[in-house]
Amino acid sequence: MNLLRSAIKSLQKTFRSFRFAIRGIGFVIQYENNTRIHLLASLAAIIAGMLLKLNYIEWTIIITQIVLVWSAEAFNSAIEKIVDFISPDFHPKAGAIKDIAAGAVLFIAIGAAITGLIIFGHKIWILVA
Ligand SMILES: Nc1ncnc2c1ncn2[C@@H]1O[C@H](COP(=O)(O)OP(=O)(O)OP(=O)(O)O)[C@@H](O)[C@H]1O
Repeated sequence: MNLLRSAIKSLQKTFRSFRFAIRGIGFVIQYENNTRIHLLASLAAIIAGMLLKLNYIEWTIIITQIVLVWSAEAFNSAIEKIVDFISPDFHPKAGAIKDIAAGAVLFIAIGAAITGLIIFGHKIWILVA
């Protein structure tokens, strides 16, 4: 009985954590300017993938890239919020921290764009060649 009760409690805790995490994704979508670009790029990649009939390995790579960019953006947002909270006034170090976090997103986004170019470019090349 105790075991069942603690299992239910831990399940409730997990659901609660999920709710908070989903709320966090909501914050990222709501407050971050870049998410519109990510949303458009993600949709474009998914539609292109369906039109070009990607195989399962190509889908896995594309989905991984999409998830990586979204995760990086979420971490970047969290870092921005922490900096704004700790250092609401202008400080060179606060600026550097934000720049580095934004650089990480750019790094991953460039990687995702190159990966997309290789996969979709190859598919289009086969179609037109
Ligand atoms: N407290 C601060 N002190 C010094 N420089 C800052 C500070 N806050 C922001 N900056 C500088 O301004 C840049 C933009 O900061 P901001 O918080 O507006 O990020 P953003 O990328 O525009 O955010 P968002 O994703 O919300 O549009 C930072 O990368 C940093 O160079």
